[in-house]
Amino acid sequence: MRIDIVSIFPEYLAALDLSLVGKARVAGLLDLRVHDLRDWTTDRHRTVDDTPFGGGAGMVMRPDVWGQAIDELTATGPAHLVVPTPSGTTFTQRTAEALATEDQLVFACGRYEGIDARVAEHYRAAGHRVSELSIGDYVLNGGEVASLVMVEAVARLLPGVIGNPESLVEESHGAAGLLEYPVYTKPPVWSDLEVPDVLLSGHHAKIRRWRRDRALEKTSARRPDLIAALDASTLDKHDRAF
Ligand SMILES: COc1cccc(COC(=O)c2cn[nH]c2)c1
Repeated sequence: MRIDIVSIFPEYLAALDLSLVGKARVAGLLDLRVHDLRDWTTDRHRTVDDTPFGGGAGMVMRPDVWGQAIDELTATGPAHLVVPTPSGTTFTQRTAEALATEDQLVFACGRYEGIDARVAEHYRAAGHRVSELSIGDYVLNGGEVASLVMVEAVARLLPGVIGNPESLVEESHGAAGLLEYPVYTKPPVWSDLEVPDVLLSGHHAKIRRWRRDRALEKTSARRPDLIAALDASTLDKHDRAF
């Protein structure tokens, strides 16, 4: 997979050189490129914004500069344009899974009051998939942090990036659609607190049941919306006790 990220603060994306994503890039599992939007400006001041039509506070990012950048970056084939924005549809694990199947993602990091609406309109009309996505109901100063979140969520799903793909199965929001059960490691007693006996029993069926019960309990308590979203087939009668 190729991922392009365009920003007026490309250094913000330096974190993607680290850890798992950094290793995936070195291993050739992920072709990730960060670009400075100002490289596509033509004026002496390298201007990327202007005042909003219709008035109002703040500045809007110009469509012509974004158009030059995205045209160049999508010249080699079909790309999915992702625009992080507070006004987007919610980015979830399901979104990450869908994005992880794409050949190329282009993240457009907005700043100021946002990007001229015609940019998304133009690329939809040109046949590209365009997703305006929100990582949560709050406002950041720009799309860079949201892009870091989404790139990490997507990259870890790519084959070979995570050492043990097994660990993707039982995590929160995984296939079962539940929050993850509590985890424990050595020492068996810490701060006068013990590890639940069942986990030391070696009885794998009981451990599986205990873990599912804790996951259901936690999900019912913290995210009843996820329980409601589960289709009936995944909950057996024992599960319904929560
Ligand atoms: C593209 O237009 C804008 C305008 C304002 C801020 C941003 C940055 O994104 C966010 O703030 C965000 C993303 N998910 N939740 C919050 C983009």
